[in-house]
Amino acid sequence: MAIIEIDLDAEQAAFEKEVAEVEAWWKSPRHAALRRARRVVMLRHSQRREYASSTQAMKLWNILQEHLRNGTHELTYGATDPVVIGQMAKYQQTVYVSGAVCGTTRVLEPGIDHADYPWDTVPKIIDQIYHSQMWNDQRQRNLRMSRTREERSKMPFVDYMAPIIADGDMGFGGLTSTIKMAKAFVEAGVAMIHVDDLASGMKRFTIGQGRTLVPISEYESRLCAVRMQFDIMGADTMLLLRSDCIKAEFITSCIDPRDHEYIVGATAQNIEPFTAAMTRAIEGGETNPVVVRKQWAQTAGLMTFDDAVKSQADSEDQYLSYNAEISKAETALSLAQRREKARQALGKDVYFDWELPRSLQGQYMYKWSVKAAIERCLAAAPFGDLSWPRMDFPDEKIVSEIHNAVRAHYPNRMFGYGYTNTYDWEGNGFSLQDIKEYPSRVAKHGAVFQIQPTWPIQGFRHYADQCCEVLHRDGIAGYYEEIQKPALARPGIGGDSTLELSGAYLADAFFATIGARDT
Ligand SMILES: C[C@](O)(C(=O)O)[C@H](CC(=O)O)C(=O)O
Repeated sequence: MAIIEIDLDAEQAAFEKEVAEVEAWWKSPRHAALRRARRVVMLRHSQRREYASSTQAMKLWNILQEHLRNGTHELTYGATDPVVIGQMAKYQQTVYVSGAVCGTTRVLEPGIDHADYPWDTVPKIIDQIYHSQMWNDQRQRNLRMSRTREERSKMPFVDYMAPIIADGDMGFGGLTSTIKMAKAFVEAGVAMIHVDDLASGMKRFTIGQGRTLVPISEYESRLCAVRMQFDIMGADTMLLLRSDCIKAEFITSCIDPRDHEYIVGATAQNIEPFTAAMTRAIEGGETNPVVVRKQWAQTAGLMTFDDAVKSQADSEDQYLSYNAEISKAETALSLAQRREKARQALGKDVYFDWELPRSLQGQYMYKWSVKAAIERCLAAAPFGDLSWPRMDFPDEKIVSEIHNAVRAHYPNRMFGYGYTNTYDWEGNGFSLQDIKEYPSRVAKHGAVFQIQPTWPIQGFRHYADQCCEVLHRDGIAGYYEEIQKPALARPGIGGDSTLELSGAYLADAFFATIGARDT
C-alpha cells in the first residue's frame, strides 16, 4: 500500500466533475432523477469500469422502444443452457433466465421457486451464458470471415449477443444481499433484472397457499438498493419492476399505511385467534394451514376495514358518507384514520381486528385488488424502466386497467408479461385463435417484453421423456431414426453446420494465427 501526497483541490475538482457527469447521465430519458448524485459518487471506487451490461441494456432498450413504437412485442423463453440459447438466437431477440428454473436445475439442493437458492446462483448463470454468447459470436465471425463474400452472402448471420433478462426474485433477504446481487448481475453482463415485492421463503405452492407480499415501503427500499448499485457502477442496466400483488393472500407487516386498505381483519366478536386454532389443529395432527384457515374463517367474518364499515353501517347513507370522506384523502389513510372517519360517519366504533387472522409466521391476511396492484406499480415506477404486475391467468381487461392507470402517470411506460406452465387458457374460455391473438393484444397495452419462463422445466421434461422412451424402446436405431437423422437434415443443426456449431475449427484458427507447427 502506498501513502501518497494528495492535492486536495484536484481531489475535490475530480469529485465535483464526476458528480456533474452523473447528473448529466441521469438527464437521459431513461433516468428519473430520484437518486442523490453526491452520495452515489461518494460510494464509488476510484477505478471506473465500462460494463457489457450497459451495452446490452441499451441494446435491449432500443429493441423494446422499437416494439413500443410499433405496438409489437418480444416473446422469449426462459433458458440457462448455452446450446439451447445458441439455437434461440436464431428466433428470439432476448434470453430470459428464470429463478424457478435455476432453483430447480442449477443448484446442489433443488427447490421449485421458493427462491431459497443462493443469491449468486442466477448471476453466475448469466456469466456463463454471456461467455457462451461471446464464444458463438467469435466462432461465427471467424467462420464467416474465412469465407468469400459470395459464400457469406449465402450464410445466415445470427446475432448471438441477445440481451439477457434475469430473475432477481425478491432480492434475497436483506438490502446488502440485494446490493451484492445487483452488482454481480452487472458484472455478469445482464441487460435487465426484475425484482419483486414478495416475502422470502413464504411461497407454499404445494399446499395452495397464496403469495405473501412485503410492505410497499420495503419493496421501494429493495428497488432503490438495486438502482443505487447500478448508479454506483455507472451501469445503464435496466430494472423491470415486478409486483406479485395479483392473487396475493398475505403481507408480512402493517407498517406501511398504504397497505392498510387491503389488510383483512376479523369482525366476529369473541372468536379465538387463528394461531390458537392452528396450534390446536397441529396437536390434533392437521398441519395444513389452508385447511384450518378455511374452517376458522367460517366464523370470523373476514373482510377489509372498509367492507366492515359497510357491513356495520346502520344505513347506506352512513357508508356513503364514510366512503366520500376517505375518497377525498390525498394520501393513503392508516387504519387509525379510517377508524376515526368511520366513527364520525356511523356514530359508533366499527369492530375490526386484523391481528386475529395472523398466521403462525405472523403474516397478515391481504385482499388483493386491481386498485392495490395499480398503487404498487405506481409506487415502484420511478425506480425502473418497465413494470410487471405479474399474473398467472389470461385477462386482458385486468391488463388494460392496470397498464392504463400506470400510463396515466407514466405515458410511455413499457410492461413485462409472463406466461406460466399452468396457464389455464381453456378454463378461461380461450379458443386456440384467442390464444394466438393474446400476446399481440396485451402488447397493444404496452406489454413489449413477454416470457414463457419455465419452458426448460415443462418443455425439456416433455421432450426428454420422448427421447428417453425412444432409446429405451428402439435402442440406438430409434435414436438414429427419430433424433439423429432429422437433426442432421435440419439446416443450422446438423450436417456441416454441426462442425460449425461445435466451433472445433476455432482452435485451428488459433493455431494458424499462432503459427504453431506442432499441431
Ligand atoms: C417467472 C418466474 O418468477 C420464474 O421463476 O420463472 C415464475 C415462473 C412460474 O412460476 O411459472 C413466476 O412467474 O413466479
